[in-house]
Amino acid sequence: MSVEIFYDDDADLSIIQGRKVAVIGYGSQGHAHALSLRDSGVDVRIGLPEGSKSRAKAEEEGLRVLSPGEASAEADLIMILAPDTKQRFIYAEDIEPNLKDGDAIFFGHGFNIRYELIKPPANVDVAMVAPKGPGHLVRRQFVDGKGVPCLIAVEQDPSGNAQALALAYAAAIGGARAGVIKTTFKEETETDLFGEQSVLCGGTTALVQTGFEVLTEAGYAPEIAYFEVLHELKLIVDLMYEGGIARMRYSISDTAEYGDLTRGPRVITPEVKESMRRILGEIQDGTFAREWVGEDEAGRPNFTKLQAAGEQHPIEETGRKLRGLMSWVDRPITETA
Ligand SMILES: NC(=O)C1=CN([C@@H]2O[C@H](COP(=O)(O)OP(=O)(O)OC[C@H]3O[C@@H](n4cnc5c(N)ncnc54)[C@H](OP(=O)(O)O)[C@@H]3O)[C@@H](O)[C@H]2O)C=CC1
Ligand SMILES: CC[C@](O)(C(C)=O)C(=O)O
Ligand SMILES: [Mg+2]
Ligand SMILES: [Mg+2]
Repeated sequence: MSVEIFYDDDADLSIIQGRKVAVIGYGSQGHAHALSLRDSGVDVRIGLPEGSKSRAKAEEEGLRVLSPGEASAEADLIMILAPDTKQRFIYAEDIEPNLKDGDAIFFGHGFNIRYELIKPPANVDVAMVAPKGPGHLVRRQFVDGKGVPCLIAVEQDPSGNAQALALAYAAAIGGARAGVIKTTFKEETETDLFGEQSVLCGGTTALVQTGFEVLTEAGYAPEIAYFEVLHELKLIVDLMYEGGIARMRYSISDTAEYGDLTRGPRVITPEVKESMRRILGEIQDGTFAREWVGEDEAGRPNFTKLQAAGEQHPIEETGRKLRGLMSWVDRPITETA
């Protein structure tokens, strides 16, 4: 199945420049969208509750910060960039009562629409602009004159203009410099959850921690294990990012390439592939979404326990020490890029 890919020349920035945009939330994605929209000449205000620790960061950037309800009332395009588990409450309390004919509700990820946690009325456009990268890099790439690819999707289109609006929004945050692909809320949600759970985050962190454990438990120095399984991973992935797996294999030794070809499938076995299929099934049938919403409602006991265990893993201590000696590596994450 071929996809449609759009670039800057396909987007009409004046469409988004003619709207009043409210960005609800000013975290990883929120700050990136808000600052880049503003830099692209868009009229932006931020919606955050009183007492939110993000308020000061947004105000330091000269952005106008209102309550989520006030920002939604003032705007005609509301981009919801609060945590997925909180969005349904913000929508019910602050957004829905302020919706007018012709307004648009935007999302950075399809979770709440795909799993029907939010059901917008028929008289508003519902669309998505989902960057395929962490928000702090979305902003950093924009500032550097580059862009992170985005997915766009339209769920409701009473205006008949929702796709052009989403494309203009994606262009305003730099996405159309890299490529904007049209998809659906269903496809974005399911592939995004699968990617972050199985490969990008869950798969990679488990692979790195396990490799570190195998080496250090066998008596090798933690510093050598860290460089081998974590630090060098970026350098290998950079080659894959630039030229695919083939370019990475061109650059490594033939000894490494033979080990890659023959041992890789012994690590990622058919059982691992079966496990990935089960994880995808739990995303498709809603099991993961119900579990995550329930975990959040219960105060996140399991999340907090696992998060703390991850922070205590010995690889973190070794990494802190080594990164401290490489000033160019330990770049602080900021909301200003
Ligand atoms: N992180 C990423 O790079 C990516 C995220 N996404 C999607 O973007 C969305 C936002 O995620 P992310 O940027 O990670 O979120 P973060 O957790 O980084 O930030 C959430 C923001 O929402 C604010 N917030 C919390 N409660 C409320 C509320 N009741 N009303 C208004 N604002 C509130 C937080 O403020 P406070 O400081 O007070 O907590 C914070 O500013 C999600 O849908 C996510 O799936 C999509 C692609 C990548
Ligand atoms: C990979 C994680 C992500 O999907 C992202 C940065 O794209 C997220 O939800 O944060
Ligand atoms: Mg993602
Ligand atoms: Mg995600």
